[in-house]
Amino acid sequence: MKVTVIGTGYVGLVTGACLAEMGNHVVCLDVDERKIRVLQDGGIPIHEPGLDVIVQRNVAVGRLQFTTDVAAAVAHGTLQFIGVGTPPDEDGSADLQHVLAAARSIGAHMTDYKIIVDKSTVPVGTADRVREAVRGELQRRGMEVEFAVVSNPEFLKEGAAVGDFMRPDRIIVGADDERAVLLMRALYASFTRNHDRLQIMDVRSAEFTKYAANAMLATRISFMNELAQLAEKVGADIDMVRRGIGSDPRIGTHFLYAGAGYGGSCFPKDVKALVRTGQEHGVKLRVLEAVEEANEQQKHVLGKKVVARFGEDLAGRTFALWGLAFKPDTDDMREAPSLVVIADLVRRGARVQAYDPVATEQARLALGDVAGVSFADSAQAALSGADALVIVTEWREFRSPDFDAIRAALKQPVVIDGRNLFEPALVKAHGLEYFAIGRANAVPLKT
Ligand SMILES: NC(=O)c1ccc[n+]([C@@H]2O[C@H](COP(=O)([O-])OP(=O)(O)OC[C@H]3O[C@@H](n4cnc5c(N)ncnc54)[C@H](O)[C@@H]3O)[C@@H](O)[C@H]2O)c1
Ligand SMILES: O=c1ccn([C@@H]2O[C@H](COP(=O)(O)OP(=O)(O)O[C@H]3O[C@H](CO)[C@@H](O)[C@H](O)[C@H]3O)[C@@H](O)[C@H]2O)c(=O)[nH]1
Repeated sequence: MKVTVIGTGYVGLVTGACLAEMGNHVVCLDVDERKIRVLQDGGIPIHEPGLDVIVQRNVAVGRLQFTTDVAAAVAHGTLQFIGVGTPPDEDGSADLQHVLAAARSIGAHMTDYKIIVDKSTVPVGTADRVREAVRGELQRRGMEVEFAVVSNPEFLKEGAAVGDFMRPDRIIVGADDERAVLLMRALYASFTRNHDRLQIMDVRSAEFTKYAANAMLATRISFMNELAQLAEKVGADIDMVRRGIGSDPRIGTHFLYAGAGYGGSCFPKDVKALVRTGQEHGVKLRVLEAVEEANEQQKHVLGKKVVARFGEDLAGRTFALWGLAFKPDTDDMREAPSLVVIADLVRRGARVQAYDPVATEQARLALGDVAGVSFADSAQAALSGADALVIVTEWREFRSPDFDAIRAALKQPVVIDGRNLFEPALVKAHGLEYFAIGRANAVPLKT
């Protein structure tokens, strides 16, 4: 099939590459000339495991192309995927300016039947606005061309995006147009065994499903983070509790890890946007408001633990910080908890020596010229001359460290772990003080 993907970010590039991998002919369009140049030159502008191989393979055989030429891109695909960003507006609602601009681009250039597929995460009712935007452009040109607007939200996780796209738990298609449903079924047949993972529903339910999924996952995390605080007070270990409750299939084992708060480009903005949608319709989403508030607090927990151990005034102190990206296996710094931890430490006069396997460049951009932050080339180098180690992101290379080397490098034998990576007894056996999240058998936070 001929497919155009508008927006070549984490979602657009993965969508384009994976659809090409299945034999479709894909043109990816972006307004960011630098990004397109990198892709045309054989590079990948983001860190996403396994994506480079697929992109290169499909470019080589001519099934995947990159362009900034809107007219050529729109002319190419019968299916026009919109995968542009929907960042939060000032009031928390999703900013649809890029989605509507993409819709207008399609309307301004289309000359034959198109299925316009909203893959971006967009509030309920957006498909109607996309339809109006396309229609407006067609009217302006004095043209009548048939088209359908379909909702097909994306559920991939960064760091595992290729696997998630190629082997999806489900594909949601919201459509009220027979011809569009037929083509969407055909497009996704190769990704879903016997169609059992393809769910066709009405457009509004599909749009809502995406927010409901992220809101549910974020709720689990904030719930566990709040219980973690209580576990420290009552002398329990949240990791034991996690295992205990996760074995009940009604609860399940995934997304129950207490930590330094959830970040990324999706949970924070999507929870806010759903709360906002509720407000617009007079429905107060109390649970989600609390989820959001709990997460804002949680991002300060590591800073609080540092203060509890070293005091309010951190002038003259240096902290090694392992992990900058909002999660492992990505270079994405959007809403990363590390940004809050760093701000909490430098505000009190501390210096931070940070190390991340891939996100250093993005972190530099996200932090701007914050004084007191330097970047190390390795986890061990970040420890040199530091008072203590703070772990924010659970990259695999941090999971089994040389504890003796950590102890030797640090001025004080203190590890503050925001991801509960280690057995407390093991860390303590190496002569280190160990502070973790919700684990009373690690040294508890004094109040
Ligand atoms: N990142 C994820 O893991 C993820 C997963 C599922 C859904 N989503 C949703 O998918 C959407 C895209 O997210 P992302 O992380 O890929 O964003 P991104 O910021 O990485 O990429 C968006 C791209 O769209 C381009 N763009 C903006 N306006 C354009 C226009 N008018 N024409 C062409 N290109 C344009 C930008 O230059 C950018 O390259 C969002 O709605 C997001 O909520 C993201
Ligand atoms: O038990 C857990 C699981 C995750 N997190 C944190 O939650 C955030 C989000 O993690 P994850 O969901 O793995 O990454 P994303 O790439 O943001 O993916 C989410 O957001 C995407 C964009 O909407 C959706 O497509 C995915 O299904 C959804 O998982 C990260 O900061 C994680 O550290 C926890 O604190 N505890």
